[in-house]
This record gives sequence, C-alpha cells and structure tokens, in this order.
Amino acid sequence: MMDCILAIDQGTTCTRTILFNPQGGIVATAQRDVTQHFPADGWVENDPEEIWQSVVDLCRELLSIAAARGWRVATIGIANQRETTIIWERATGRPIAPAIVWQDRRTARRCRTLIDAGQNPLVQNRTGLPLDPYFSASKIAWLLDNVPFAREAARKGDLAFGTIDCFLLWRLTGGAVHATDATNAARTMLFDIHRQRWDEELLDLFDIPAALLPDVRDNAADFGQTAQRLFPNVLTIGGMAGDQQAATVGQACFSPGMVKSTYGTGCFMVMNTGTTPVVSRHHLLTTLAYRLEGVPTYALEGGIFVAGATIQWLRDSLHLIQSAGQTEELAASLGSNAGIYFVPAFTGLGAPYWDPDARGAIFGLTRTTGIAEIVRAALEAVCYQTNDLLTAMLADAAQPITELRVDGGMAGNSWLMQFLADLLGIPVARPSAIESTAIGAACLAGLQSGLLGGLEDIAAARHAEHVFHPLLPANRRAALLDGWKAAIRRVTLPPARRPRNSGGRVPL
Ligand SMILES: Nc1ncnc2c1ncn2[C@@H]1O[C@H](COP(=O)(O)OP(=O)(O)O)[C@@H](O)[C@H]1O
Ligand SMILES: O=P(O)(O)OC[C@H](O)CO
Repeated sequence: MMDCILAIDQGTTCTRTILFNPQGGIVATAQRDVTQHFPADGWVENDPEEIWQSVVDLCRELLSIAAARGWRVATIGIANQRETTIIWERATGRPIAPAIVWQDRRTARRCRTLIDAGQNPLVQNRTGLPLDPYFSASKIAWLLDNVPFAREAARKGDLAFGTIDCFLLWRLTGGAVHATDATNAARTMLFDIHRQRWDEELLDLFDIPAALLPDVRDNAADFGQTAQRLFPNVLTIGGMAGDQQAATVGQACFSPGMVKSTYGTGCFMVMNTGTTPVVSRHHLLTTLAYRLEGVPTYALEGGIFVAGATIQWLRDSLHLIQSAGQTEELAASLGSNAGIYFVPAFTGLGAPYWDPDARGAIFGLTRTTGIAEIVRAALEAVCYQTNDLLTAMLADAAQPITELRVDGGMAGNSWLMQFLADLLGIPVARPSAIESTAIGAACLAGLQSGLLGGLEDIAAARHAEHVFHPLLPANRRAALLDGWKAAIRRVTLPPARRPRNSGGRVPL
C-alpha cells in the first residue's frame, strides 16, 4: 500500500489540495476559487465558512481518490495565506465576523497614529515588521473594538484568534487544538521573533488580551488529529507554515543566501539568512523562513503586489489577450521592448520605493505600438521589480546570491524566465513541479511523520526542470535598467514630498 501526504494550500483567492507520494510526486489535485468581498473602500474580506467548506470538500475529494486506489494517507500538511485574521467563539467555533484579509487597509489610521506616537521602532525591533495594517495585530484590535461585546468576551477567554492555518486546525481537530506555527505567528506583529514568544508589550500596545492567542509550534510538529467522522479515517496533522515560507521549504532553500521567488497574482521573494536575523536597511521584512526542532531560521522578504495580476488585467479588463499563456508568444515575437516601460503601480509601489500614492503608467507609446509591445512591457515589469528586490537583498545580506529559484503560475512562461535571468545576471532555476507551496507543506508533514528523514531528503527530491542562464551583454542590461529607473522616477514622488496622511492602499 502506497503512503501519501495530503497538502492543503489555502490561498487568497483559491483553495488547493494536493496528494503527494513520498518521493514528492503529485498524484492527485483538486481546487476551488474562494470569493473575496469588498464591503467598503480599502476593505477586503473572506467568508471563513466558505474557506472551511472548500477545505473539507477538497480534502474529501482527494481522500476518496486515495481510497479508490488503495493508498493510505499518512498525514496532512497545511500552507495558507498569511496575516488574514479570524476571531471565533471557543464554545461554538463560530467566527464573530468575516475574516479580515491581509490586503485590507481599514486600520491604516490606527497604525498611522501609533507611528506618529513613535511606536514603529519597538514593533520593528521585536517583530522585524513595519507598523502597518498588512499584519494581523491592528485587524484583531479592530474586531475587538467593532464587534459588539467582543472585547469583554475576549477578556473572559471566550474567544480565540487565529490566522487561516489556526482556524482550519481548530475546525479539523473539532476544537481540540488551538495552535499556529512560528512562521504564521511571525506575521501577526505580536510575536517576538528573537525570543520566539508572544510579546506582552505589543499586546498592550494593541490592547489585545493574551487569552485570545494560540500556542506556537515548530513547522513540523504534532498539530493533533482530525475529528472523528470528519473524514473516513482519523488523520494526523504534522506540518504547517505560511504559504511563502512553505514554498521556501518546497524549494529547498536551506542555506543562507538561497532565494526563492513565487510568481502568482503577486510575487513574494524570500531569502534564507540563517539562524541570525538580518535587519534590513532597504525596507525588506525580517521574518522567519522556518522553525524546526525549536531552532528558528530567519529570512528577508520583499513583495511585489501586482505580478500575474497585470496579465489578468490585460486579459479581463482590456481584452488585449485571450489567455495568460499567450503572452509568451507575443513577447517572443519582438526583437526588443521598443523603448516601452509599463509600471504596474495599480495600488502604489512596495519595496524598495514604498510609495502608496504612485499609480500605474505606460511610457514610450508611439503609433507603431501594438498589443505585443504592451504585453512584453507588462512581463518585463515583473523582472525589473524582481531586480529591485534582489538588489535590496544583496545590499542587506552578507551572502552572495548565486541563483534564483522560481515557482508559481507565471514561472511557466519561459520567455519571462529567460528575460529574468538576463536582467538579474544570475541563473534562474525552475523546478519540475511549480507547486512549491503545497510541496513545502507536504514535506513538513513528511518530516514529522517520519516519511522524510531530514531536510536533505527534501533537497534531494527537488529537481530543476530548466535552468535559465543569463545571456544578455552587460551594456544592454544596463540600458534596460536605466529605462526602468527613469519610468519609476516619473510615477513616484521623493519621500520628502509625499503627502503626510495619504491613506495609501499598499500593504507594507
Ligand atoms: N504563462 C503565463 N504567462 C504569464 N502569466 C501567467 C502565465 N500563466 C499564469 N500566469 C499568471 O499567473 C497567475 C496565476 O498563478 P498562480 O500561481 O496560480 O497564482 P495564485 O496562487 O496567486 O492564484 C495569474 O495572475 C496569471 O495571469
Ligand atoms: O495567497 P497568496 O499566494 O497570494 O499569498 C498571500 C500572502 O501569504 C500574503 O502575505
């Protein structure tokens, strides 16, 4: 009988479940879109019940496939959209309000007030994060302040807080386990990443009772067992991590200087910096890569908020293309970018520019500009932004970066990956399976269950399907980068000239 691992990847817009064999091969997948709700300007919510139902249905679908083929599902691993905040009643498991999604900006004013009161250094020193609505702390405080009787119930210990991993675990275990993992805890802005524990001063700062908080465990740990009758068999849950951290494990970035970049709707780049945290001087986040056997491994992280989303915009709003895959052929049909630069600052710009008021623009249009030129400029923009992040990481970290490991839907575009290698000047390695997030979750559960012996097994199972080597001459590369920098200058204001309380909508 073949042993399998069931991975749950609960993302911002989609839930996926994937069944892996112990060698890391995908044997079955299922997925379902999850609805995002936008009840007010800058607000983004999910229905926790819809998320839960998608997870249960998709797990059952794969468990019945496994049963039909005579496979044994040995353990479950969970990866999840990070920071998204749910508070529920301990007695009933019912959420007291919709989930507040990581992209939600409703707490911008509260964060600004705390920044103006000089609290940012405290937050940054303890958590590695800037004081921003992106993270869970101000979202928890908002729920306690705005849902009737919530604060009183929280003080009495009647409520529980969790990010999506923690809420799913509570439900999967029938309310028996209230726990999260260290990588998810590190994104709440309440967790001291140095001492690896909830921070009382930060809890006071946001007026959050400690009784709300879950236990924090390693990424490979005993997270309990599924409730009787939920599935045909009781299953153990052995792995849990935030999705970008799970992808870091799935990409086997286990040594300092190893970097992965996941290209989906947005793009998140994570660099392993070893067992000592590196403080960024370029507005990157200091966070955890993973924690195993109580030992934290740290990371630097930068995000591009609009990556594949630009391609969706070209397809669904402008109707310039019929499918995302078509962009590869269109870009390759041109000998150059024809001087066109597309800055997709739809919701401002993140690291290293940090301009929430910047807006998108396309420069260099002429009468000969066509769909192919615009598509190519949209793809190139993802590479220029990756280069900006890589430059910031190189400046912050002591290690050289010799390769970029890529995954996510956009990584399937070979023209894009070659241009990325050309621009970064380092090899870009694409694994045979670009589902690195789910692979990472499965590997963590595999470590806990003993199906995998150690990190070396994960590294051995990962294979680069293709390595894209830089081919562009240095002078061409420099000219392209100059064009990008000029385009960026035209959409951003220098920090000193930015409006004070702009309420910009960029997370971070
Ligand atoms: N061949 C391609 N070329 C360019 N973009 C692509 C390609 N395939 C998918 N995408 C983009 O990648 C995104 C989907 O990737 P995926 O990893 O599934 O994202 P997510 O997990 O964020 O939903 C979409 O935004 C889509 O437009
Ligand atoms: O759901 P994704 O893949 O867009 O990832 C979301 C991030 O975890 C947010 O920090």
